[in-house]
Amino acid sequence: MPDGGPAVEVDGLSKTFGDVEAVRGIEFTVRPGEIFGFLGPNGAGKSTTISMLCTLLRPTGGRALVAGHDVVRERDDVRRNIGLVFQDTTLDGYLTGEQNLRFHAELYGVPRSVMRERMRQVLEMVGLWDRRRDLVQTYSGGMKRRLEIARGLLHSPRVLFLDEPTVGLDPQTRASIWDYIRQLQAAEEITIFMTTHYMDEAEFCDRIAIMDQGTIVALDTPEALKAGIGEDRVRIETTDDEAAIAAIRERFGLEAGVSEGAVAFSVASGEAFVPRLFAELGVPIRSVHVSRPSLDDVFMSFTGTTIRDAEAGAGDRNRAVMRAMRR
Ligand SMILES: Nc1ncnc2c1ncn2[C@@H]1O[C@H](COP(=O)(O)OP(=O)(O)OP(=O)(O)O)[C@@H](O)[C@H]1O
Repeated sequence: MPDGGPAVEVDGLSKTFGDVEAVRGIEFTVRPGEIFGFLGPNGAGKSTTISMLCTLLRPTGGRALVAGHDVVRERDDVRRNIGLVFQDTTLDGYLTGEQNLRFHAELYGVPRSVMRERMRQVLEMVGLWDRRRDLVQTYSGGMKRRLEIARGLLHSPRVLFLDEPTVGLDPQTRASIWDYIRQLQAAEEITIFMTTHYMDEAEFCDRIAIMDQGTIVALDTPEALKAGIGEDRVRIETTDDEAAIAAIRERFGLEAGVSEGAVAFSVASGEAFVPRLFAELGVPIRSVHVSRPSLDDVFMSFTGTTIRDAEAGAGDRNRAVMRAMRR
């Protein structure tokens, strides 16, 4: 990758399948070292986009550079510079963890002189060095996923594509996979391009792109996306709801209403507003609850669906990508 150049640069990229415009001239840039989250409902065009970036599908129009290389004209350079970790495992259960990695290293032409050291490095990073001689079929789901991540890293890629890296794992294993991802970002200066349907994980991304119907409908940091949704929601329990609603209108110029047994209203910077509320309302407050717009709200506002509803198609996507890889 040219020094300081983007890790991924997409310009007018499109893909049509017959009449279906799966990707409609999208444009975005991913900076080196960034954790970039790629979200969207079923059929949005995520897997088509990822497949083009990984050189598994040829674009119909536009162009994309990954690690500074063109995905069509410099396919081999792109492939050498990317690591892929998809949901469907491609590990061989009858081989040991170490054998799986060695096979991959040979496939990618990792020089023998550095292979041993590199293997140790990546296996230690994912906490599997002590289990390297065990057959993969004896590994837990989380261990297999960690081994896949180690394998994706073995040839020192500049950009690692992770598709739903923690789906189906227990919360503890998910947390430890995220520890590795952050370590990676720090230790390897690697760029991570990932999809997820877990909103708490999307929060860890430096920036998020939301795709819908073939276009990028939002792209920013999680904080900025949430801030763009608008105000915080404040709910208070009072001794006199009617008086509270009148006082909120009079003192603060805000419209409140009763919802689910509490007086509710929207205000910018809800937490900062709470002390004023206590000081100036003039009606005793029994409890107060402030909630921020979540990434779920962001997703909903851009796509009209919840991220959970969008989850169902993830398996199909992985199968499609795996099919493309085998071609
Ligand atoms: N090989 C193909 N032939 C025809 N149409 C396709 C093909 N691959 C994808 N499509 C269509 O392109 C559109 C985008 O699909 P894509 O799989 O990229 O979406 P996605 O965002 O990854 O969805 P999901 O989360 O459900 O996997 C859909 O309408 C899909 O039916």
